[in-house]
Amino acid sequence: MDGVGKIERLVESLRDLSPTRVRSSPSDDYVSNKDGKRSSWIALHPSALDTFDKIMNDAKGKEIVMFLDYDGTLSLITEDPDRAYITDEMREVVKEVAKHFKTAIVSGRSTDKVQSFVKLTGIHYAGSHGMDIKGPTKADKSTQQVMFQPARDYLPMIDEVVKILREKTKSIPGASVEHNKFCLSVHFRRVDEKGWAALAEQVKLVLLEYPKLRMTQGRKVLELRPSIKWDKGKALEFLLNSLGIAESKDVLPVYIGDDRTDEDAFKVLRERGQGLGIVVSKTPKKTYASYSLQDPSQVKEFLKRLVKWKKQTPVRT
Ligand SMILES: O=P(O)(O)OC[C@H]1O[C@H](O[C@H]2O[C@H](CO)[C@@H](O)[C@H](O)[C@H]2O)[C@H](O)[C@@H](O)[C@@H]1O
Repeated sequence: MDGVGKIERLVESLRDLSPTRVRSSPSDDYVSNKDGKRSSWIALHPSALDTFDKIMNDAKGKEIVMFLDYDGTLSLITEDPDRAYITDEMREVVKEVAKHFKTAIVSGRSTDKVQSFVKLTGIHYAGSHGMDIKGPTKADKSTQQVMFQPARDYLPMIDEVVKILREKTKSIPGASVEHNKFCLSVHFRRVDEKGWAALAEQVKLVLLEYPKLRMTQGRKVLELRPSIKWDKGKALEFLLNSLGIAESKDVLPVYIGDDRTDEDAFKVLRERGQGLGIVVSKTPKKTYASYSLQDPSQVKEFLKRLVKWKKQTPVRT
């Protein structure tokens, strides 16, 4: 396939990731189950609210550990990525969750940025798609322990590529480049669809100059990150290990996320045969998650019920 063909294919996949896209084939909305019978997506990924009691029944006697994605999970998707604030109500719910369960926020954003939005102490943050893991800050905000930064050597390269891409995309109206410390995001949510190919081409050209970076796709965003074997799934495993609970059968990791990059974490849970992946999506999509929620307001409802359940559950002795 020539360069033009590759760009066209990339733009086509960008359209696929757009939630407003009308799918060309209804078969995309279904997946086959083991027997080859087609089942509706929701039957395979039931609502975590509708099945709450069953989920909690299975969780009995286990220590729940919460992993929460940020954008599209705790905050609504907004046109301007710098204004995707978490609501005060959601913040309060997450704070309550963190009082009762070990909690980590795992995001593609830089740890500093996601922390400045969430503004909660006492939880782990794993920004830059898990490449910047920091332990809980003390309530006085004096210290925060850096736990793991596997892509430190890439910092100068990411700085350089951010500058180059900002320059190369400045003539494309609506395009913006976000510096996420160990990775970067090229946003096209505010770019007219006619400009997507030009933007994708610039990103691809830069990528050719920097073969040590790789590209992933999110919701109207192209992300460049170090091509090291590290992702949100590895970050989840790292955190379970460092909390000293990775080997325990009595631990139930719950990961809630909406993006392609969250699939790495859902996959890890599937492979471990331990824990629950909950995908946040209004439309059916291929996922390793077991359950679903439609949007951040349902995430909030789920978290509230979780806290209520915990308060009513007798403490193990
Ligand atoms: O891992 P996440 O916390 O989900 O971060 C993934 C990307 O989220 C942000 O972009 C997305 O949300 C924006 C605000 O709602 C939206 O404008 C954008 O179109 C979405 O792709 C963030 O800005 C990116 O840097 C993250 O990589």
